[in-house]
Amino acid sequence: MPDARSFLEVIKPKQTTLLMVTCVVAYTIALKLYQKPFLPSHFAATFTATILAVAGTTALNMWLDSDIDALMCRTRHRPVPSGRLSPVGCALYGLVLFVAGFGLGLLVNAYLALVLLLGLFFDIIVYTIMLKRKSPYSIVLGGLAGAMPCLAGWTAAAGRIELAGILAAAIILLWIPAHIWYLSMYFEEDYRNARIPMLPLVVGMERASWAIVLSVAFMLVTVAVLFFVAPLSVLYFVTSTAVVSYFLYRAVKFALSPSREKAKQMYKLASITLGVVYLSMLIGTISG
Ligand code: HEM
Ligand SMILES: CC(C)=CCC/C(C)=C/CC/C(C)=C/COP(=O)(O)OP(=O)(O)O
Repeated sequence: MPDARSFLEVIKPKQTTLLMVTCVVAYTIALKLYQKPFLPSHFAATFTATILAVAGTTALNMWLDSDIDALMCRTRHRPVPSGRLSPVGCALYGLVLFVAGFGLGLLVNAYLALVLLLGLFFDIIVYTIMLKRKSPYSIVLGGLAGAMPCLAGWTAAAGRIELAGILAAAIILLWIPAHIWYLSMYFEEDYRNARIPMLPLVVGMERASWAIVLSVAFMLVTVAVLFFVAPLSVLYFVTSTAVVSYFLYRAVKFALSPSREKAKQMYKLASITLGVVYLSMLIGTISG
């Protein structure tokens, strides 16, 4: 019988937590923008639907990737490759979670359910099945999955999507290259053994690093423009532009002299950067 820890591990708690931060913050901004009241039951239904769908999608990704996970030092101890959870058990677990989230999402509104479905589509069909094992640009299209929890929160609260919501999601899209390509530089041997063609392995660390610099530069512009189209305080503008400017400075410095060891630090700094940007959005909305 698999232990409870296995069921937690296959939903990548740290990743799911930051994904849910983007969902909650987008929900809060949209409520403020449309001057809608905060209804605890509506928020609880939205949060529960989204976290179930995200967790289910992640478990399905773990099931489908269990063969290549067994080839990587970083992932070989995961529940499925290590035999603590059967592939069928992981697949069923993921399916039940996603269907429950999607069903609850339908009760909130059709937009939310559609966005949750798009998250599953871009993560499982586009990224995991179609691109991850074939294309160095897998995370560019696959990254759209990562923007869906943000759009889920926005559309659940607003019942529609428009520029501010799209910009909030774009911040995540522009962040994903730093999130993954620095990680793949550090775990280069792992990705080579598993034959996953992440961009740094195909074009080299230096060229991939400059692609990340370009992406972070656009991320900086996006966090600044969001200030002018969403109900956010100056605190958001100052904090988010400062933290992304620092990240951009570090990304340029890394690109000038890339190394595996420094890539791990940049990977960790990337998560902190996105976390601070989104938390400054939250504080900027509540205090604004
Ligand atoms: C195509 C999109 C994405 C891919 C391919 C991806 C992939 C990964 C990988 C490979 C890891 C390392 C996991 C491990 O070693 O156990 C990871 C960790 C993580 N991901 Fe993602 N991710 C994506 C999108 C996102 C998004 C959109 C967010 C948040 C908004 C996110 C947040 C995190 C966090 C917080 C961690 C843990 C970081 C740490 O250990 O310090 N990811 N992700
Ligand atoms: C609304 C909704 C359902 C959204 C989905 C959000 C979500 C789970 C985004 C994560 C994207 C992703 C492809 C992660 C797995 O990467 P990987 O397989 O490269 O990671 P790994 O190597 O650590 O397994």
